[in-house]
Amino acid sequence: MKYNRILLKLSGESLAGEKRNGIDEIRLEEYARQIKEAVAMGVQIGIVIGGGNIFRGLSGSKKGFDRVKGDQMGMLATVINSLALSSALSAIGQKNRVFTSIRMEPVGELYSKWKAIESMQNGEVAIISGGTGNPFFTTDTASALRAIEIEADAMLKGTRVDGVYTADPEKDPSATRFDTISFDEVYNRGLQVMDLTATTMCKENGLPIVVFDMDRYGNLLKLLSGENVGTLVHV
Ligand SMILES: Nc1ncnc2c1ncn2[C@@H]1O[C@H](COP(=O)(O)OP(=O)(O)OP(=O)(O)O)[C@@H](O)[C@H]1O
Ligand SMILES: O=c1ccn([C@@H]2O[C@H](COP(=O)(O)O)[C@@H](O)[C@H]2O)c(=O)[nH]1
Repeated sequence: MKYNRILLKLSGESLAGEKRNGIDEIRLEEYARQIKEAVAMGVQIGIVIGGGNIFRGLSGSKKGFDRVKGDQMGMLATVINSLALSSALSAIGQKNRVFTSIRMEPVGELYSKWKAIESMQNGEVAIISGGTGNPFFTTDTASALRAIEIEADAMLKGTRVDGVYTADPEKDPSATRFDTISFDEVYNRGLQVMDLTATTMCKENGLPIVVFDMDRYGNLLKLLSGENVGTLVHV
């Protein structure tokens, strides 16, 4: 197995499937099944989910919302997605625990590194919701932060593109994909597959990132089995 412990970042937008907003039950179940299979392989999994399918503070502020309140709405959106994933995992018999970065029992348990590690060691999926708990950040940064805290071997960024490209592949059809790329090259080329705060945290803490297409069923297991899936971003 390639990694013993991972932090899997799931895209909120991808969770909406074809709907573009809200939660697509089929996509949710596909994610849950892949995660259960990965746990069965013996991988310890922490998860951070985005909230872009429900609300983003920056888009809200362009429509007149206060930025801090908008970001708080966005963080709550990640809690909603996390509860949905928790429910889908429980429905297929996968033990899991929802942690929140902001105190809100009984919705979830207040996050701490040690509780999350203990949960993973007990075979539970640790779903870490609520972003960093602070406005002006993203769930990519929350993923980097939590991955480093829980001492993950890698951060796997599951998204709707199959890796890092020379340009945004959704805008530039001539863009080509990297198998591997260094953090320095990501900066030098100005690639925007993750925000710079997240990228910098990973680089400074020697945490590799794999960007891969989580919406293609089976990719997570392939990646964990050592197959060449996605793009490895390395120090
Ligand atoms: N150089 C690049 N290589 C690959 N993807 C890129 C690149 N530049 C921009 N992107 C875009 O980044 C997107 C992936 O980012 P991400 O998964 O964070 O989406 P998101 O919508 O921010 O997720 P969330 O809903 O969780 O906030 C891709 O859909 C792709 O269009
Ligand atoms: O640490 C954080 C994480 C997220 N937010 C807010 O939540 C939304 C949704 O997260 P995405 O990463 O965009 O999916 C984000 O736009 C922020 O508004 C935050 O404030 N702090």
